[in-house]
Amino acid sequence: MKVAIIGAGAMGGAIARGLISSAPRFITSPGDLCAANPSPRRLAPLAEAGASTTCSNIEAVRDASLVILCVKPWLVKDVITEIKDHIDYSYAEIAVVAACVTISDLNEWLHKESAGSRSPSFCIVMPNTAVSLCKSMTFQVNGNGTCPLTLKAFGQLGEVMVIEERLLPAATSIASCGIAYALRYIRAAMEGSVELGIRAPLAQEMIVQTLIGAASLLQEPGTHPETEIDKVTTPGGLTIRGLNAMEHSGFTSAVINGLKASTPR
Ligand SMILES: NC(=O)C1=CN([C@@H]2O[C@H](COP(=O)(O)OP(=O)(O)OC[C@H]3O[C@@H](n4cnc5c(N)ncnc54)[C@H](O)[C@@H]3O)[C@@H](O)[C@H]2O)C=CC1
Ligand SMILES: O=C(O)[C@@H]1CCC=N1
Repeated sequence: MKVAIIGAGAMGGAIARGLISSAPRFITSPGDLCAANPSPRRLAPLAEAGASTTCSNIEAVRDASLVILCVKPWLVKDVITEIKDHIDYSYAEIAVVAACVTISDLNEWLHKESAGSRSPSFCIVMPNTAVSLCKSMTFQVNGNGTCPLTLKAFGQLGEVMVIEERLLPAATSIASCGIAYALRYIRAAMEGSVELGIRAPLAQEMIVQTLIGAASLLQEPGTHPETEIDKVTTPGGLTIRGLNAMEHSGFTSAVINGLKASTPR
């Protein structure tokens, strides 16, 4: 089964690396993947990993069963116009990875006279950059049909939730932009650690393992963060002093404002 990735930048490249590393579970071998990008520089590492690569979007989508479109949002319409006549709507699925693009936009852009009234199977997919390590939180909004190939592909790359379109802007902010927010916390904690006399690389190791532990505690069913925070917070002890100092500096408000700012209304 051929999978085409159009746009091999941060996200397309990460998806390609994730699919290659999870072979043979979705693609049988790296050669099943064809990545297209105008600049060959982006394609070189994927070619080295065994994927087929091309600078022609049309060549990439020909005979593909799954087309994953990973270009910047303002290029989606033009790229669809370029490739749609070369995609066989009778069997191919199209997954569009782009913020601020709607199902209604895609319905209009994917329409082609030659397909008569046939609509292709398509969806919007919103992963995060952890797809490269198969640890993404990905959202899928189906436009037409259930898009089982897309679900299976991204299922190899982490967790997938099929959601309603109205939830997508918030979900994008929480999990796709959210990777950057979580990393910014780590950077802030590293800066604090350096001020406390700990070298940055050692601090990073300490903080990353702490966050893995914190996230793992919440994977127990029904656990709420505050329940775990309570277990750490000795009355009159150290943790509550730190938590209160963070709140006096607006920690919770800063996070809420950040999430709202990256949720288009
Ligand atoms: N970077 C992220 O964490 C996330 C990005 N997204 C979405 O993924 C999409 C891609 O974003 P990034 O990968 O971050 O951008 P990027 O700029 O890193 O990658 C886009 C790639 O598309 C290529 N490109 C430009 N014009 C093209 C064309 N006509 N045909 C084929 N390829 C072309 C560029 O050379 C570049 O390699 C965007 O729509 C974005 O909203 C969604 C979730 C997370
Ligand atoms: O910043 C952005 O617009 C993209 C979409 C979600 C994550 N990165």
